[in-house]
Amino acid sequence: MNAIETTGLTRRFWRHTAVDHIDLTVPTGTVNVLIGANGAGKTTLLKTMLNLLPPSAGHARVLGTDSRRLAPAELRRIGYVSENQKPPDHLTVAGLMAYWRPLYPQWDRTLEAKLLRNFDLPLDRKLGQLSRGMAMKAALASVLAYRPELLVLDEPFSGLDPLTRDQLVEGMLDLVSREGCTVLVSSHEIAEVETLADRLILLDHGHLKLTETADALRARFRQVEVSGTSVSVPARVWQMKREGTFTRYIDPQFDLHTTPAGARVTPLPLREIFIALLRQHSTTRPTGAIAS
Ligand SMILES: Nc1ncnc2c1ncn2[C@@H]1O[C@H](COP(=O)(O)OP(=O)(O)OP(=O)(O)O)[C@@H](O)[C@H]1O
Repeated sequence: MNAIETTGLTRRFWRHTAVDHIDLTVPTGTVNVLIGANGAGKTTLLKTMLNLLPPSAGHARVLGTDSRRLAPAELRRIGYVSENQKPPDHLTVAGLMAYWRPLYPQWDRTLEAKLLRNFDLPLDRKLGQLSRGMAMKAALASVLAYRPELLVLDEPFSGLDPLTRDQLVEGMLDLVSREGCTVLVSSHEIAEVETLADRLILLDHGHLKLTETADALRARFRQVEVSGTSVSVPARVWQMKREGTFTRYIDPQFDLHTTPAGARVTPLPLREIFIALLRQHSTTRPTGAIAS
């Protein structure tokens, strides 16, 4: 069962195609991290998926319903937070919780209190007077408190201090492990999502370039260092540098049989795999495809 399925999902702004024929599945109960350079189309994809922006072509199914027909009953099962959302400035933090609470029968007041405490939010401060990070925390608390089945977060870490980022990751992991929640999160903060990601989705210029599990990525990527600067290396390798008396590269399809004898082979953390994918991709525009 998939929490999200898109078929040919496309969104144009006049003549610019921001999201181009995306066929994507997000399996239920997985944590998916959407990455891509600035302007790759991440925000547009998330909004188009949820029909916050109507698709120009194609369609999306969210929790089994065509996103154009998402009614309050389905929306209660989805939590969406974006850094671009404008909260109602006149409400206080406590007022925001009181405003949303009756709309969600499953709202968990104990969890709400815990989130507000952990996020150290001033309950009587008006939303319009919160800092950017505090406003993000208030928005996150107001969606985590109803334990959504699907959590869609657009750049949730932006503007948050490191402690709060950790608490947010903890809050998400708690939701995922206890409720089997599905998470789709776009982020440039790759260190933060290292512990979270089950699956990685890479967008480039509106195109879906890769969807793969974190385990598969960890299994196929290796940093390789070989003594000597004239060793022959497989053609598929990335970021090859011949420095001093060493040759170093990243192998995106590691295979011992085609690795030079005596090479030092090191697994890469997901964070470095993200960076390698983004860097590789930015050097192969506009048509380069990532080997997978
Ligand atoms: N309302 C709009 N009108 C015209 N063009 C838009 C609009 N919204 C987005 N775009 C364009 O669509 C493309 C994708 O934008 P989007 O905000 O989805 O990218 P992103 O990957 O979320 O970027 P970032 O990482 O910088 O937040 C960009 O070229 C952007 O200029």
